[in-house]
Amino acid sequence: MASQYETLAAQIESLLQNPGASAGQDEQVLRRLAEGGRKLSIAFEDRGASLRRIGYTHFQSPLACVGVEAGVFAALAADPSKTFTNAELAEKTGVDPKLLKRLLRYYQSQDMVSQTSHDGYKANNVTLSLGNSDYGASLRFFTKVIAPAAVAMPEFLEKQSYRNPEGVTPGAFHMGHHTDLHPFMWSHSRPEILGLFLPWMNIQREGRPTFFDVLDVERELVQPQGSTSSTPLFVDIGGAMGAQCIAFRKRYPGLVGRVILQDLPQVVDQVKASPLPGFEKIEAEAYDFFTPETVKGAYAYYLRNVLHDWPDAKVVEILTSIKAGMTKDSVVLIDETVLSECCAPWRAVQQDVEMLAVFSASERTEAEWRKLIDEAGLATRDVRRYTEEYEDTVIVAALK
Ligand SMILES: C[S@@+](CC[C@H](N)C(=O)[O-])C[C@H]1O[C@@H](n2cnc3c(N)ncnc32)[C@H](O)[C@@H]1O
Repeated sequence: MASQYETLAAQIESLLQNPGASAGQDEQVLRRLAEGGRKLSIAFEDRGASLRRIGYTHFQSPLACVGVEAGVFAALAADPSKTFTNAELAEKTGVDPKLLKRLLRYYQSQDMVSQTSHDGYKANNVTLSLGNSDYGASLRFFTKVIAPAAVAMPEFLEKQSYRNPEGVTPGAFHMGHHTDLHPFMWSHSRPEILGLFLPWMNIQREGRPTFFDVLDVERELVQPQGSTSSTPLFVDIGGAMGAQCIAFRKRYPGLVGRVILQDLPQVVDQVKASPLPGFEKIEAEAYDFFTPETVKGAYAYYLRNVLHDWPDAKVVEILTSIKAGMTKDSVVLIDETVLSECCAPWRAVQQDVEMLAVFSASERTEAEWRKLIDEAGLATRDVRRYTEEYEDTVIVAALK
């Protein structure tokens, strides 16, 4: 009789034959399966396998970047039902067939593409992700901007004598990129890098719930007597291309009043030059959040993934700047990862080390957020989590 392990292995292999058949299954169950599978593969590693898995990780992002830049994933993704030969892909991409064969061998070993025969390659779910132009640009952003900072971390942290580098400059980013500039100044003054950063901002939360799912702005924040067309409703501070402003307008089409995007001038110029679809009834304003808030008396000042870029003292400064615009009816909505004290999930923690490497900043726990909000002279009114995997949470703060 088959052991429990054999039966389970056969079931997993059968699922892997046709992963697309999972469509329509309970999302929670699929998540448990994916996470269980990931943990199981690590739990069964011997020490050589652990070393190789961790020690060779640095090839993944650069080689995926090669596949994006050479158009390998895009070529496969353009016709997902077709099986391509090496020669066909070499012709489409211009990559030397001998090199392409080695790249494809690596990609299939990392499940970035599927190999169906000795000379047959097909797109899978990972290829479709990397073959998408915004996702490909995001991958290039990680490889070109984040990776050099990550690689500099051992030297940086040793120099720090392993003290938490709260706001320290030069940080790992500066060492990795050989620059004195703040990461935002460095990236925003390079159009080619800004052109990779903004697509990443647009797609970073695609398919995830949003804070609107746990907080009804219309019912909970806007005064029932209503507002006029000049009332500021929602100010998205550091809102990049304004995806959340657009989401706000879509969610509350009947709400009368202003929706305003604020960001640095280079970003606002981009927004004005090529606005995202749906940006029509939204204002875009260049604003530096280290200066007093220029929009007075809005119902909601919203910051998503903004404060995590900054060390504690700067977060207090930013919140203090926003206070200059607030009235007793205003709230600040801080939409950030709120890390669990125990067993925080990998997607959330990954972002914390990214903040460490790039900004000498961090993701924070609820206690840490409450302390900072209090230091800025605001009161935490509510904390609502809306995803488990990323620990996405909206914190509602108001004047004390
Ligand atoms: C990590 S991005 C978050 C973007 C957006 N809120 C989102 O969730 O997609 C941080 C944003 O803060 C902006 N930013 C950085 N420094 C700023 C400053 N001093 N004043 C205003 N915006 C700033 C950046 O240009 C960037 O768009």
